[in-house]
Amino acid sequence: MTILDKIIAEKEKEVRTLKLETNKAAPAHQKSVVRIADSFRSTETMNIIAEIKRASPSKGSINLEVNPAEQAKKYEACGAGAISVLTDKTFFKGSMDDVRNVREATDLPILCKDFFIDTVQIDQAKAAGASIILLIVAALTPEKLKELHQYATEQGLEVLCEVHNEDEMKQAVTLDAAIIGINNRDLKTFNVSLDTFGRLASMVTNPETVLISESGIKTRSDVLHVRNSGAHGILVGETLMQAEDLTEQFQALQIPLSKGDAANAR
Ligand SMILES: O=C(O)c1ccccc1NCC(=O)[C@H](O)[C@H](O)COP(=O)(O)O
Repeated sequence: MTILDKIIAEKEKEVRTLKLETNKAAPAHQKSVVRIADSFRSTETMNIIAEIKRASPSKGSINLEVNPAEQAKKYEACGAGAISVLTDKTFFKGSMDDVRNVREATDLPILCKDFFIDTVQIDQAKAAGASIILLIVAALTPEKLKELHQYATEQGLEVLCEVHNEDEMKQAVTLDAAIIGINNRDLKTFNVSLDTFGRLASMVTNPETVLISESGIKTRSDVLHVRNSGAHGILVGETLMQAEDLTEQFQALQIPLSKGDAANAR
């Protein structure tokens, strides 16, 4: 059983409970925020989706003491283009309250980073103030992926469609996903290879598609590596959650998006 299988088994239990609680869901959040499918294609520097991540299956505890609202404000001050909030409790020690608190603290787009398998979770994420949800191709049948993608889109949410290999990328392309996240972390071994990004990004021919490189990004040269393979944005958790000097860390990762500015990037 892979870690993803274990997480999805837990989600199935959570969804059963959530369905009993649906009527207690808070009203949908009203703030209007920019859409990263548009904004990430018009910036001059690398877009950073900065993640609130207390713990993870691969690393254990990362930053258990974090105050998500305060951390989000710091990320915004440093120039983040969006905030990712890991809401899974069992494996990442997050919660949907983290999204609510971050929404109070910032008007930036918020990615609810959970393992979505049912529309009830999408309703919950929207009600908490998320503007983007994650759909992990490996966690869904093609039919479910299509259904949840359509449902989220109808709710006015953006979807980050996450892939790990060629087969999953073919599905994301067939879906015509506007934002595709290529996860550099192998969910079976937890090994990270930034070459995964370039390999899979080359399969995307639609110039409108926004490509995000996810996981294992630590240094300026990591960002250069994925930028040169076509990344519009990077999703960074651990490196930012453990940064001693967040401003300095952001400056290191914020390279120009255009290769023409390569001299400034080094
Ligand atoms: O991070 C993990 O160990 C993990 C394990 C299983 C499923 C998902 C996992 N992480 C979620 C993410 O996608 C990352 O938090 C995100 O890409 C940021 O990664 P990093 O910068 O390496 O913290």
